[in-house]
Parts: sequence; structure tokens; C-alpha cells
Amino acid sequence: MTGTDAPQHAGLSVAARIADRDLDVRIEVAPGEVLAVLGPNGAGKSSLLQVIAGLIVPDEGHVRLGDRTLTEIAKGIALPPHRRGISLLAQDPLLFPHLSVRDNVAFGPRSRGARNRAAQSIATDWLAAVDAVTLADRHPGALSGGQAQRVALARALAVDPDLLLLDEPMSALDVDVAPAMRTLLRRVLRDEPGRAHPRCAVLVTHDIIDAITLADRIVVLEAGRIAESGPVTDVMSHPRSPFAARIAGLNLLHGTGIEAAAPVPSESPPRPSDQVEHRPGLADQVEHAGGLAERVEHAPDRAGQVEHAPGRRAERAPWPSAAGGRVDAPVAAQAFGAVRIDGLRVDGCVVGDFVPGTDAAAVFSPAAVSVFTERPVGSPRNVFAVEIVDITDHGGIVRVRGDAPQADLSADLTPAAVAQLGLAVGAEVFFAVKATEVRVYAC
Ligand SMILES: Nc1ncnc2c1ncn2[C@@H]1O[C@H](COP(=O)(O)OP(=O)(O)OP(=O)(O)O)[C@@H](O)[C@H]1O
Repeated sequence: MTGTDAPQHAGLSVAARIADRDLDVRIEVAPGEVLAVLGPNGAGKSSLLQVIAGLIVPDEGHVRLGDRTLTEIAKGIALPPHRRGISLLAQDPLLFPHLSVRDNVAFGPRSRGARNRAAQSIATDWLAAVDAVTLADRHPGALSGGQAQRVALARALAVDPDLLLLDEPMSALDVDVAPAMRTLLRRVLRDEPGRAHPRCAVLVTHDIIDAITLADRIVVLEAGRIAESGPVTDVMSHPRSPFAARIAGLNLLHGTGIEAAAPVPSESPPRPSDQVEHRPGLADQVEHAGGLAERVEHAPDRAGQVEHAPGRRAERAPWPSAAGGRVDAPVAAQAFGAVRIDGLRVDGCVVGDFVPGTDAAAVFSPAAVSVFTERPVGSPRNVFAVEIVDITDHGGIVRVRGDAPQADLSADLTPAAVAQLGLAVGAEVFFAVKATEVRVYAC
């Protein structure tokens, strides 16, 4: 949906170029849609929100909301923030310290012409919607961070904005408070009985959980440009940018698509080590002779879910979700392809478009990676020589990060496997992944 310039767009349409921030983006948000904007520091997320809110004026571009033009540089239009029909909820609740909670929420309706009684009534309704009625008579100084942010959300919604901008709204909250705020946001973003036009929202976040739980679509910004966009599930399961791959917890290699010789190597008759790997319940097993650390198994015996025989059709192939569980990704046919990256060939299963000779990605989960201390000879796997750069605990599993000439890669192992292999930062080892665990697709 990005990239089009729709004059009568029913939702939000933004195009913005700011030379001194090296920003050049276009986004479209449908009515009722929640768009999450993600990206590394300095990517331009806040600048984009500031353009939409009218806090900065771009060198070129437009901001249109429904049938209203808020910014149109070519026509010299730039409405001030308070005339845009937009509310911004930021990290800091920024409540007026001298007003009660109720008066803070009533302030917006009052300043838009509502009589005091009506404004107080709107405030009470929104305080009820965010479970904060009991706080109505307090002053902001007597609120916890989570309570203050709930009140700030009520204040943002009390002016009935057509667009809600959310700038890292959970990032200043304690970890035990953030989930409740997320649930609340989900409720108010989705459940708006009686509103004539569904409200849209743009959410800037560093937290993938926010995007997964609140957004319909993701836009990834990198260096002031849109690196990729799409429905949340698509971007998380088939990322095309390094940033999206990282937040989805997947390994990503970029290269050029090439035809795979059939059958792919991992369809060779199983070797002893394959048989070990395919048996359930052997996640911690280490094959000492070859120095193989079996990967952490998130689901038992998943190898059985994929048809390995050449020419046969796989109904569904297992695919890791961002949360570390697994989702089923449909595979129309067991088509194989390969991606060439700096002279290395990575075989995998084709998902969606794949055109040999054009840009392609090879993606796999760290949980699908096996680690060898010696190069596996005659292995049916894709093999990468890596230098270990980091070993970290990920809630009971160990994430081993390796620097390969082609990319940074990660492997998830059990603590026992890491200990038995004697892995340490600086060690040179081999990461291996079967072609049936790799997805290849066009970029
Ligand atoms: N007030 C400003 N004046 C000039 N340049 C700015 C200003 N604010 C930000 N920039 C620059 O604009 C670019 C985009 O910054 P922006 O704050 O929009 O990124 P971001 O993705 O929101 O980053 P973060 O995640 O760190 O908040 C950066 O190069 C930044 O240095």
C-alpha cells in the first residue's frame, strides 16, 4: 500500500521528504488500520510522526486524513497541530500537574468548545474506558507511571481524533505494567462502538511485541527510507530487511536467486547424524565424534511434517514464529531454490515469488542451526564458517552469534550443548542448517 498518491484516500496518506534529515517516505494507512513503524535509531520514525502531527514541515510532500488536507507543500498548506484532528500519545504522559485527572482529560473537549458539564462527562466516559475512573480526583503527582499513561491515553482519545499517533507509548513503563497498557490500547484501538469513521493509528515502537499485538501492518524504516512493509505476519515470517529479520529472531542472507539442482542436498538419504536430529527429545544430544551440537527443538519430531521425497507435495511446512513458537506456512509445492551469496550457495524451499537471477533472501531460524567444531564432511546441510562473537542466555536457551563472511548468524542451543562443545567467544566453528529449514524468496 505504500508508494501511491491517492487524493481522496479514506484514511491517512503521507509523503514527506526532509533533506537535512535524509528522510524520504510515503505511507498509506487505511481507515481503522493500525500501522506499526519500526526501525533502528535515527531511521526517521519520530520525524515521520512529527510531520504527520504538524510539528515539523517537510521540504516536499503532503499529509491527508480522510478528505482533509493537513499539509500540502506545493499549495502552501500546513495546518497547525491543534487543527489536525490528531492526538499524540508519547512516552511521557505530559499531564498538566496543576489540574486533576478529570480536568486533564476534560481539557481537550473544553478547548474545542464543549461546555464544562459535557466536557466532564466525556472525561468520565474515557476514564472509565481506560479503567481510571477511581483516579479522577487525584492530581498527576499522585499517579504511578502506568496510571499516568492510562490517563494520558484517555486525554488523547477525549478529543475524538481521526488519527492516533503513538510514539513508544509503553517504553517508559515498568515491564509488569506494560502488558496491561498494551491490552488497554488494543481494546480502545479495536473497539470503538458508535464511531462513524474507524480511527486509524500509527505506532512507533522498538518493541516487536507492540507491533504483533497492536498492529495490522508494519513499515520498516532504515536510514530514512522504507526498507519493507506488509502485514505483520508476512514481515515477521518472511522478512526482507536485516532489521525486520533481527526483530523477528531469524537469520537472513541476501544474494542472487539461482535454480536448485533437484533433489536438494538435504533430501539425500539420512546420515546417522540426521537420524539423531530427527528423533524427538534429543535436543541436548551432542555427537562427540563430529563435534555436533544439536539445535534446540521447539517442537518434537517436526521433520515429519515436511515431505522430503523429490516430486512430492508438502501440504504445510513448519516455520518459526517471532515469539519462538511455530506457525504453519503454506507451501504450494515443494519447490526448491538457492541463493548465491559471496560465492556461497544456500539451498532452501521456495516461498512465494522466486526468480533466478534476481535479488533473493534465504531465511532460517536460529533454532534450526546445528553447530560443529569441525567442518562436517559430506554433510547434506548448508554450512557456514563462523567466528563466535557473542554467547547470551535467552531464557533457558543459549543464543550463539557467529560472524560469517556472508552475514551475522545466530544459533540457539541448549546450555548443555554449549558446555559440551566448549564454545567460547572467538572460537571458529561451523553453523549448519538443512535446506528444508531454509526459506528462499524474492526480495
Ligand atoms: N531536530 C532535528 N534537527 C535536525 N536533524 C534531526 C532532528 N531530529 C532528528 N534529526 C535527525 O533526523 C534523522 C532521523 O531522526 P529521528 O529522530 O526521526 O529517528 P528515529 O527513528 O525516531 O530514531 P530513534 O529511534 O533514535 O528515536 C537522524 O539522522 C537525526 O539525527
